[in-house]
Amino acid sequence: MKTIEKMRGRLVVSCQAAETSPLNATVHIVALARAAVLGGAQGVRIEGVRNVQAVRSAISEPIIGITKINQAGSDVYITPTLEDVRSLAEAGADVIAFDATDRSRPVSVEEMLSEIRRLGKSSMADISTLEEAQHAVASGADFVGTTLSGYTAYTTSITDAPDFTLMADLAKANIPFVAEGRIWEPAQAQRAMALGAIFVVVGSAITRPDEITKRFADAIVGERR
Ligand SMILES: CC(=O)N[C@H](C=O)[C@@H](O)[C@H](O)[C@H](O)COP(=O)(O)O
Repeated sequence: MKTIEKMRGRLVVSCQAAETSPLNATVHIVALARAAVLGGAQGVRIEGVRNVQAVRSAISEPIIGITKINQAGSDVYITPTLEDVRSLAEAGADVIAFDATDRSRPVSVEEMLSEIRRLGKSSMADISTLEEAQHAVASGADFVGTTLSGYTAYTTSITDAPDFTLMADLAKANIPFVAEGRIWEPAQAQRAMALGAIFVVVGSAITRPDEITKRFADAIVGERR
């Protein structure tokens, strides 16, 4: 079965830790991935070559691999280079996700996609607008993710909720898309699926305990004011 079919209609959990997080160690990322699978996730999104390698030996569900590397002179940081693509493929990622936004970039979207294809992997183009999605799919991306909506200079007005408008636009344009970014409630995941998402990726709301804690702590402190 093709990787995308294994994840269709299911939940994928992004298991990542910020650099300053106490969970920022491969052993914790593997534990998060295993816990996600126990809970019913049908795939995981993992950052870093070493983490992908370790998670590959721990679970058999599909892995969406990325790197996060700041590049001089470019805002593109999710899997920015061909070298990242090759290392993730070698580490065992099934899908390689990369920044496909229309920003100044070290490697063109076309080159990234042809390398992912050459390595026999599926491609997920992380985009922030409909135009970026159209360009990625026309260039051969298997599917796009709404991952970067709200995170490019030209989409900063979208801040605290999933970008359902973008999802609806992608569906209308017949672009195969995955819903990712700021999904905190099961009802939001259901709404994304109803809008036509292939699958839904949830990160922080499941795997970032500091952010989850903050939500409750802030709610209680706010209540006392
Ligand atoms: C913008 C960016 O760098 N997004 C990253 C992409 O891998 C991750 O930091 C997010 O946690 C992930 O997209 C899941 O989203 P959320 O944590 O909101 O459920």
